Amino acid sequence: MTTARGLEGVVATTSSVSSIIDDTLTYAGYNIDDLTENASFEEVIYLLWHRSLPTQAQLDELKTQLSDSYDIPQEILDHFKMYPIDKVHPMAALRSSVSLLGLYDEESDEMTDEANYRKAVRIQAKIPALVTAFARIRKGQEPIAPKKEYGIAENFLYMLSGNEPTAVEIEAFDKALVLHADHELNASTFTARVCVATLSDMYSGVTAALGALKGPLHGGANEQVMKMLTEIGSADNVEPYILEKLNNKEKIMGFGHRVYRQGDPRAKHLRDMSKRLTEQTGEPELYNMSIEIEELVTGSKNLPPNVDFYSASVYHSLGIEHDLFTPIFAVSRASGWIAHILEQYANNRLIRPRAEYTGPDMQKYVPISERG
Ligand SMILES: CC(=O)SCCNC(=O)CCNC(=O)[C@H](O)C(C)(C)COP(=O)(O)OP(=O)(O)OC[C@H]1O[C@@H](n2cnc3c(N)ncnc32)[C@H](O)[C@@H]1OP(=O)(O)O
Ligand SMILES: O=C([O-])CC(=O)C(=O)O
Repeated sequence: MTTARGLEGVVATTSSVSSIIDDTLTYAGYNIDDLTENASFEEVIYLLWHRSLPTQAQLDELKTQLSDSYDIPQEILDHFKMYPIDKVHPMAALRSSVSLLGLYDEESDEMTDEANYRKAVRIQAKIPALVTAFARIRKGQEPIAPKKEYGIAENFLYMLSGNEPTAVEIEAFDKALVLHADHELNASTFTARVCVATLSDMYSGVTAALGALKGPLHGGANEQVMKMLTEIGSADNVEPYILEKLNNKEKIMGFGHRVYRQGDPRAKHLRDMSKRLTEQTGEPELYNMSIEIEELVTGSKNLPPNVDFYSASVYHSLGIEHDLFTPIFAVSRASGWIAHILEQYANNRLIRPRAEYTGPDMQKYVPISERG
């Protein structure tokens, strides 16, 4: 047996959802650059779930299905109120509440294609409201009901603050959702596929994926990037801060990637958005610091920024609390998880690799009374 640490380079499945070839990312054959410029998040959801772009009628139908499913059960809102609210990370609250959501879905264990599609819509539609409801309840505010006429991006920003977002904010947020929607066999997507390959239900698959996304080596990095920018504080402090971390062999959050070597094609879009938005909010220093960090880390370690690096200053500029950055990643990546879960169900085989044993040699059992 040969082992590949961290499964690096192992091709574990076939997939038609997205691909990363020569540092180019495509969703079902469409280049991410093209989609970011032109497609809405709902169009991308359709693309990931059907592998073709929707006609206007198909898009309208999906949007209606989603908006008909925006509401979340009152029991879940009540449940949020029972959490030790000041200690619970919103990502843990989201993970727990998606699991709970499954309890209120009568079709949770129904495995027909039709029932799985209905669950896909319900999960995708409800995750944004779970995030925003928790964000408000923990501050002692009432959750804001979604508006059926709004798309996911507009609704998210509206439900979070209660204010009508501007067109610039909606566009930026929608693009961020497009950029994060899928990424081949990343850790959380693989987790989802492993889970449902036992023929477990979709809520279990998405809950498992949320657990994997939460970690700082994966989706959790965007919050850590903002923590770093806050600690650095001003462009003057960038060099000493970053060099000390690199000298101590500490990781700089938002840099490096298992698959990309030359660079993450999504970072340039988020970099541009970060520049525009930080100028508009009067915090250009955040962008300037980020550029300086990029130059230093890329120059000294040849590690380019990943999707998490510039998304931090983008979300901050949209007025979003820093610990909601990873849940926002989940709002988007849920679309990819679901596409992969449906693909796994369609051609399922249990995922069960082997481990090379490195423990003690064969031992003889010693009764507890005779152990020294
Ligand atoms: C949405 C996403 O999930 S994108 C990734 C988000 N995660 C982060 O931004 C966290 C920071 N980055 C990292 O931890 C890594 O680059 C990962 C987890 C993304 C990829 O990890 P791997 O492919 O396993 O690379 P690994 O961690 O083995 O690093 C290889 C080498 O590069 C170094 N390295 C990798 N990333 C970084 C970093 N961000 N800062 C400093 N050094 C780094 C490692 O220390 C290691 O050096 P060594 O060979 O001298 O020991
Ligand atoms: O693909 C990965 O390893 C990490 C990931 O989810 C992404 O970059 O979007």
